[in-house]
Amino acid sequence: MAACTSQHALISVKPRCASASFSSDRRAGNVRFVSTTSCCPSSRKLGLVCASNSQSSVIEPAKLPSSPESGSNPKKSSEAALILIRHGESLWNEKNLFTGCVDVPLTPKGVNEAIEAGKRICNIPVDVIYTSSLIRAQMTAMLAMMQHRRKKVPIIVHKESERAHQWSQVYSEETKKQSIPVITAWQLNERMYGELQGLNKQETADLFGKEQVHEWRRSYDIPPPNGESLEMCAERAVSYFKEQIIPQLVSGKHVMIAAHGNSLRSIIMHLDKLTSQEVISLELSTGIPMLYIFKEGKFIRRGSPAGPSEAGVYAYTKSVLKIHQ
Ligand SMILES: O=C(O)[C@H](O)COP(=O)(O)O
Repeated sequence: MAACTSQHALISVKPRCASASFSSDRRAGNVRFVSTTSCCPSSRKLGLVCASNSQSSVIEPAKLPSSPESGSNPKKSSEAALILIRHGESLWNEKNLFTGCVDVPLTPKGVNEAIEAGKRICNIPVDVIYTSSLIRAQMTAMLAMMQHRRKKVPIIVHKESERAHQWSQVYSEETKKQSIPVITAWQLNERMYGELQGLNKQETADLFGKEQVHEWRRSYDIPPPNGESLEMCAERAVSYFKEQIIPQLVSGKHVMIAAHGNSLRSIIMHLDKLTSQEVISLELSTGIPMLYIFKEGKFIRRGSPAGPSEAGVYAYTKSVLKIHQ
């Protein structure tokens, strides 16, 4: 897939208003968030500009307004982009082991997934990044941001002690402008899988039965032995999202969250108001970014951004567009 280049950034097309695969999946009772390519009818109301789509007729390159950096006062955006991304494949995903809060790194495939994800979001503005405290999510965020067109430097914020905070200070305003704070939070960690951590998923199903393991993995309120249920995971992850991340979006900051299959399932359940029944079939693929637009206190799901040269649709509202260079 080509690197991120501006000519792919935005091409205005007649919004193709296919129903989002997510909603059709919901009808089919199969809520699967893999790569939703939709530019729904509300796009027109929101003034969305949809990116290139192989099936849509390209009308003309969108006129990108001058960027804030070009001297114009950056107008505080009334909308903000929220990108959610599950970490790339980890070494224990590859071995099909329950991972939970065990801190394992990415595989080479997971590294590539993070890089490809970065190309898909390379034109979407990011002002602050949140990750869990686990290395697989942090690696994913850093690798993805290496592909970003703005080339700002993601810097992990250290506040674990006064000394850590003091010793990691940056003393140049210009340098700060060229960096993006990365905030790590244990509340965004993967659900703690209790006594399943380190066990092989297939062997566990053979031992306890497929249905029991599916119930532990995907139900809302049934925890694995001495582990967290999705509900318990949501109590920390969604609370953190509401208390720490939503205020950033309200202030117009564009946010990326790099986290885990279940901590993100709990957040998406909140954003999309999924029932405890619907969330059972919500699965997140590794390394697939998902875009929401936060506007007037509401979250508009925009699906998975297409890569710079990939068929598919991603959409910006006009004011998010203004952030673009
Ligand atoms: O923690 C793990 O094992 C994986 O990251 C997610 O596991 P799951 O797909 O069984 O929820």
